Parts: sequence; structure tokens; C-alpha cells
Amino acid sequence: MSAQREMKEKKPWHTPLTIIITVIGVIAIVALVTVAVLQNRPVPQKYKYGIVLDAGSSHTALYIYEWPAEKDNNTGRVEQKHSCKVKGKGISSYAAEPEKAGTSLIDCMREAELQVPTKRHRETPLYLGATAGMRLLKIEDSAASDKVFQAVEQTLQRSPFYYQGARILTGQEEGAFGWVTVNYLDDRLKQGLETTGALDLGGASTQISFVSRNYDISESPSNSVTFRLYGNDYNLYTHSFLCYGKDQVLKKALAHQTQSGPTKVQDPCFHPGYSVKRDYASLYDSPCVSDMKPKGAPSEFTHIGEGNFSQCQEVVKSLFNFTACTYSRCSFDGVFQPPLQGPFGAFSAYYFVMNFLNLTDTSFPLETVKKNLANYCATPWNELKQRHLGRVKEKYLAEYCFSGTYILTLLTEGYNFTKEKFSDIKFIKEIKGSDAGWTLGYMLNLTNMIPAEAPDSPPLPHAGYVSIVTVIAILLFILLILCLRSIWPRCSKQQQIV
Ligand SMILES: Nc1nc2c(ncn2[C@@H]2O[C@H](COP(=O)(O)OP(=O)(O)OP(=O)(O)O)[C@@H](O)[C@H]2O)c(=O)[nH]1
Ligand SMILES: [Ca+2]
Repeated sequence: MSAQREMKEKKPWHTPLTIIITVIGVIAIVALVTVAVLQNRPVPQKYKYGIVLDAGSSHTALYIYEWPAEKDNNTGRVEQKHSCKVKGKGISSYAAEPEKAGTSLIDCMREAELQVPTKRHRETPLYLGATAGMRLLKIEDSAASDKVFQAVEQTLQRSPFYYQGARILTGQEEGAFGWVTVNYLDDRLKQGLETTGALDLGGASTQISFVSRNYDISESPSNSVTFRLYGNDYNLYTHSFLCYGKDQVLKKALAHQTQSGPTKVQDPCFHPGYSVKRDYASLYDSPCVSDMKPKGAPSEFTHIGEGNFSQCQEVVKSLFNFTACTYSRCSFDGVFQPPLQGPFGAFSAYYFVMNFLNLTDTSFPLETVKKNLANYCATPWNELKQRHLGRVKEKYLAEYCFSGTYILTLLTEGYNFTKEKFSDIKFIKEIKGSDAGWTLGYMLNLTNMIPAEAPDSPPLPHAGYVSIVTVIAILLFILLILCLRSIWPRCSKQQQIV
């Protein structure tokens, strides 16, 4: 009997009660961890979608955005799922046959129907925003602009999506939403980091938007937009220059060189050996140049290239007015601009052009960039065609020298990016797979997806929470075992004595 008791005291571990407690302990811990994991496991993702059509002056593009259904308010979660380039020109080019503006969108709308799951169609908001091309058409022929919108609306209303309207964005909205897009995608807003300025170069207008500390917004209220995003206040400076998109500036440069109504124009911004017949009527067909049309000009002129970068720069410079300024400081054409500040992202045509010219690396000195561009401009047209035609559209190829010169002039002389500041610019196409442009910012704003105040977030991420629960459970279990091992003999002894 005493030997048996001694055995039990030495190995209390093997008593049925200990085994039962251990099994219950293990089951409890497994259950606790399982519940913690299941409760906090990210449920299979359901997505929401939003569609924005960017009706630009040169073309229309459709963007589909996607975000996890339960996390509307979290930053950095909306991503571009798909984009579709509408075939043909921008909707403003259909002024004479407005119904075609509507039908031009059909193919991309079909693509969108396939991209967004059918059961989400009815709840997916669909917006169309038009920019400088439609602004110019509205100035030129307001009735034609209305007809284009009617045609576009007809197509969009027929789609299965939740159509929210088509309208012309103001230049201020276009600039500000481009800035929101860039900073949202870079996760700068929620974290309250220094923001990135946005430079957008379109076909008909160009936008500059940045936050400049300590500048007096009351000096030019029309250039300021204030935001409260995730608990941070932003005073944004923004300006949109109508007629300073690269297509309209090219018209202005050619208009400047054809003021005497010549039949031949020697253009330093085009390559040696380039020679194309152009007609006066289509050169002067936009409100940006219509009042410059020379009287008694012939019907056409021959556009001849000379390939001289510095002369081209002089032509381009002459298109800006650097003298008129009623503010403390101006960029050009009497427009207020506070001191440049912070890094900048330059997208759209800034990227297309500088990428083709291999000039996106701004760590090179500005002088080197200019020298490379000068070499490129001097390259004979035939040589370039041999090198690139087939892969690059002839119209784009012919214009890169002019466009590159315009970009450098606009940045350095227009906005005053000095040789030190030039390296603050990054030429970008997209950020984390989403295109840089105003469309994402526009949708985030209209769907109220960026809150004014910072949302409360759980103190621990899911993985951290599960790990801590598991560690605590294991520690408790070990403690229980240790307790059992040290106390049990005494307990059982006491039981026996009793
Ligand atoms: N080289 C090159 N140019 C392009 C490309 N796509 C567009 N462009 C040109 O770049 C310029 C700007 O294009 P976008 O940014 O789409 O301009 P947009 O939105 O139509 O015009 P806005 O209404 O003024 O904003 C236009 O002159 C286009 O013809 C491209 O892939 N390569
Ligand atoms: Ca644009």
C-alpha cells in the first residue's frame, strides 16, 4: 500500500485526473487559437468597383477601379483593375457628327461589362469627365458641345452600370484630382507625409499642383484648393493652363511662324529632311489660335524641318508671356505661382515624350539633358523613320523634338524648375499598377472614399493579434502544467492524509 502511494506521489502525472485536465487544457487551447484565427481571418474578399471615363482632348480612356468591399475607408486599397483605350480621337472631335461620340465608347463599355462581375454591375458607379478638348469646344460652339454630351449620355445610360453623369471638369478640379491620385497611390495622405506635386501634360491643357508651405492663398484664391484628408489639412496650389497642352502649343508655335501667310515654313522644331504639306484651315481651327489667323493666307503651306534645338527653344519661349504679373510672383501669362516645393511626379505626355527620348533620368545635369535633346533634334528625319517607324506612330515620331523642347521650356522657364530643382521631378506613368491622372482622385472624391478624419484602426494587425493570443495560451498551459506538477503531489498527499 505504502509502495503504491509512493509511486503515485513520484508520478502524479499519470493519474487519470491529470490526464483529463491535460486533455481539457489542450482542447481549450486549440479551441481558443482556432476561434481567434477564425474570428479574425480575412473573409474571402468581395470587391466593389467604380468606372471613370477620361474624355481627354486627344482620346478617351476608360478606367475600372477595384477595392475590397468592407474597407471603403482605408487608404491605398483602391487599385486600377483594367483600362481600355477608346479607338479614334477625343469626343470633342465629333462636333460635326455627335452621335459618333456616343458609339465610339461602345467597345470599351462592353469590355467593362466583362471585367466587372455581373452581380456587381448595378451598384458600380460610372462617371465621365471631360477635360480641355470639351472646354475648347464649349467656348467655340456651346450647342455642339451639348450635343456631344447628349450622345455620350445615351450610350452610358444604356449600360448596366450605375450611371452618375457626364460633365466637364474645371481646370482646378483636373489639377487637384491629379494631385490626390498621386499622393493616394503613394500612401502619403493617410500617413501625413510630405506630399508630391503633380504635373500633367495633356493635348490641350496642362496642370501644375503642389503644396507650398507658408504661402498666402488669399493672394490668388482661384488657385487654391483646401482639403482635409485623414485628419490633415492641405492648402493646395493648382493651375490649369488652357491651350498649353502639347497639341495646342504646337498649333500656337506654327501659328507664330505663319503670321505672314507664307507657303513655306522652315521649322527648327522638326527634323532636317522633314517636309509635309499642311492646310491653314485645320491649323487655325481652335480657339487657342483662331484669332491669329493671317488674312489672305494661301490654303496650304509646306512645313519643312530644320532640326535646331536652340532656335526651337526661342520659338517656344516666345509663346509665353513672362512680363505681365500683378502678383508677388508668377509663372507665366500673369498667373500666380508660389515657390516650388517638394518632389514632383510628371505624367501623361511628360512621360510619353521623355520616356521615348530616354530623358526620364533627372539625376543627369539639365545641361546634359538639353545636349541630348539637341542631338536628337538634329537627327535627319529619314534616319529616325528607319529606326522607329512601324513601332512608333509617324505623327508622334515627328513631334518628339518639338514636344521635348516644349517640356523643358515649360518646366525650366515657365514653372521655374532651376537646374537644382529639376532633379526633384520624376517622370512617371503609373504608381503601383495604377495610371497617374485625375480619374482615380475624381472617383475617390465622388464616392467619399477618403474621409476627412483618420479612421480608427485596431491597435494590432491580424497576424500580430493571433500570435499574441497563441503565445499567451501556450504560456498559460505551461503554467498550468508546472502548477500541477509542483502542487499535485502535495494536493494528493493532503487528500490522502485527510
Ligand atoms: N508619344 C505618345 N504620345 C501619346 C501617347 N498617348 C497619347 N499621346 C499624346 O500625348 C498628348 C497627351 O495625351 P493625354 O494625356 O491623353 O491628353 P488628353 O487627356 O487627351 O488631353 P487633355 O484633355 O488636354 O488632358 C496628346 O498629344 C496625345 O496625342 C503615347 O502613347 N505616346
Ligand atoms: Ca488628360
